[in-house]
Amino acid sequence: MARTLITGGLVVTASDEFHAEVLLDGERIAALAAPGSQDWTADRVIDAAGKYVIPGGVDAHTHMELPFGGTFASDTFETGTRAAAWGGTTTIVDFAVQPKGEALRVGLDAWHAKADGNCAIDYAFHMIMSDVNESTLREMPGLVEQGVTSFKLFMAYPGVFYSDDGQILRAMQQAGDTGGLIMTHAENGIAIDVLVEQALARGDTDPRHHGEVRRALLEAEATHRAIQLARVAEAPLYVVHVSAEEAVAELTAARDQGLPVFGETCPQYLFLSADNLAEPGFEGAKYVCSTPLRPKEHQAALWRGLRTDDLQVVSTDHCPFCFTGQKELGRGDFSKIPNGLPGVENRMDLLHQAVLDGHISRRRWIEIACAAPARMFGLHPRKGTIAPGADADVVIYDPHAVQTLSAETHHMNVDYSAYEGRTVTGQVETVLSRGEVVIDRRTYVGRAGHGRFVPRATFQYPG
Ligand SMILES: NC(=O)NCCC(=O)O
Ligand SMILES: [Zn+2]
Ligand SMILES: [Zn+2]
Repeated sequence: MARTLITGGLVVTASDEFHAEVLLDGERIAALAAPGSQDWTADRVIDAAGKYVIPGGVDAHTHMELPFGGTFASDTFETGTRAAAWGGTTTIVDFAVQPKGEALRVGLDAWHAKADGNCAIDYAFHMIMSDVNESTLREMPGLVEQGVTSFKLFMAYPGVFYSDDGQILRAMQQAGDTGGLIMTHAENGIAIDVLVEQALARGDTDPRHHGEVRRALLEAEATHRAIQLARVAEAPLYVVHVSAEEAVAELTAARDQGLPVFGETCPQYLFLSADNLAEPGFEGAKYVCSTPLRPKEHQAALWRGLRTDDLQVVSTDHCPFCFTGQKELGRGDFSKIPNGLPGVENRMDLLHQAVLDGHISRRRWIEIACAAPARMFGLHPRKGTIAPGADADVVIYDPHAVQTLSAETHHMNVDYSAYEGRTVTGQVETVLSRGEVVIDRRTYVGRAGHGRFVPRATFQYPG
C-alpha cells in the first residue's frame, strides 16, 4: 500500500488549526505529527508549505441526472463527481428517486446503476419518496440496513414528488423507529400552485415571478408544519435548502426548545438573490431553483444561522440544467423552467471567500462543509475530518490563489455559471480521495470508477 506524506501545511479541521505532517497509509490517514518530529518515509511527499490541509468536502445534497420538468439534470455521475473533485469535494450524497407508483427499491437500483463504475469520488444516497404508502413504508427499514439512512419528502410539487401531511407523519414515524432521518423540502406547494396559476393568468410569465409566487411565508409555514409533525412523530428532522429569514426563525425557535431539528442552506442563497432572477430578458431562468433565491435582506439571517449553529450544513443542491435547450423550456411560462442550479464545484471556494469576508471562521468553514454533513448523515468518522483512521480524503488548499469563476473554466457539464465573473480568493490545489491523487496541482488525474458507494450509519448528530 502506497504511503503519502504531506508536509509543511496548516491542518484545519472543524475543531483545530495546527501545523503538522500528515501520513497517509493506503486509503487511510495513519498519523499526524509535529513538523520535523518524525522520520517517516513515504512513496510520495506532497509539499503543502503555505497551504491549508483540509478534509475533503462532503456535499450532502446533489442531483446527478435528476429527471425534472421533462428533462434531466445535465451532470452525470461521471461529469458531476469529477467537477466535485475539482472543487475539493470528495464525497457526495445524491438523491435516488422513487418512480411514482413503483417500489423504493426500483429507484435505488436505478441510482446504483447510474453511479456504479462512473464516479471519481465516493458517493452515498438519500431516497426521495414520491409515493408514501403501506408498501414503501415497509421498505424503509431495509434501505436503512443497506446504508441509505435518510429520506426526502416534498411538501412542494403537487402531482410530482408531493406528499401530504398524513404521508409525511407516517414516514416520520417509520423513520423514527428505524433510525432513518427525514429531510423535508419545506414549501407549501398547494398554495404556491394557486399563486402560479394566478400569476400566469395575469401574464406574469418571466423568471422573476418564480421567486415572487414562492413566498417566504409559504416556506416558513411549511417549515413550521414539518417541525410540528416531527414533534408528534418524535423523530428528528432535517430541512433542506433553507432560504427565507422566516424559515430560519422557525428552526431557531424549535432548537431553542431543544428539539432535534436541523437545517441546511446553499451557496446560492448566501451569494445570489432575487435580483439575479430579475436579470433582463430570459437571463433570470439561470437562477430558477426551489426554494427560490430571496431578496438580499434574507442573507444576513442565513449567515447568522450558520454562525449560531441554527443552520448546520451548507450543501449545493447541485442540479444543473443548461440554459440552451433546458432552461429555455420555460420561455413564456416560468413554471416550466426546470428547477435547479449548478454549484458542486464552487461550494468550498465560495465558503472560503466567506471566511475572508468575515461571515464565518476558518474552522466553521470546515464544520459546515465537511464535518457536520459527515456526522449528520452517518459518514463520520470516515469522512469530514483529518484524524488517524479516517479515510485519506484530503485537500491541499491554496488560500491566496485568486480565481474568476466562469463557465469557460469550470468542469460541470452545464453551459453557464451562476457565479460568472465573480472573483474569489482561494483555490483547490491537490485532492486525494482514499489516498489516491485525483487532482494533482490543478491537473485531473483521477478516474471514473475510483469512487465507491459508502453505506451510511444512522443519524448520529451529537446535538
Ligand atoms: N432545488 C431545486 O430547484 N431543484 C432540485 C430539486 C430539489 O431539491 O427540490
Ligand atoms: Zn428540494
Ligand atoms: Zn435538491
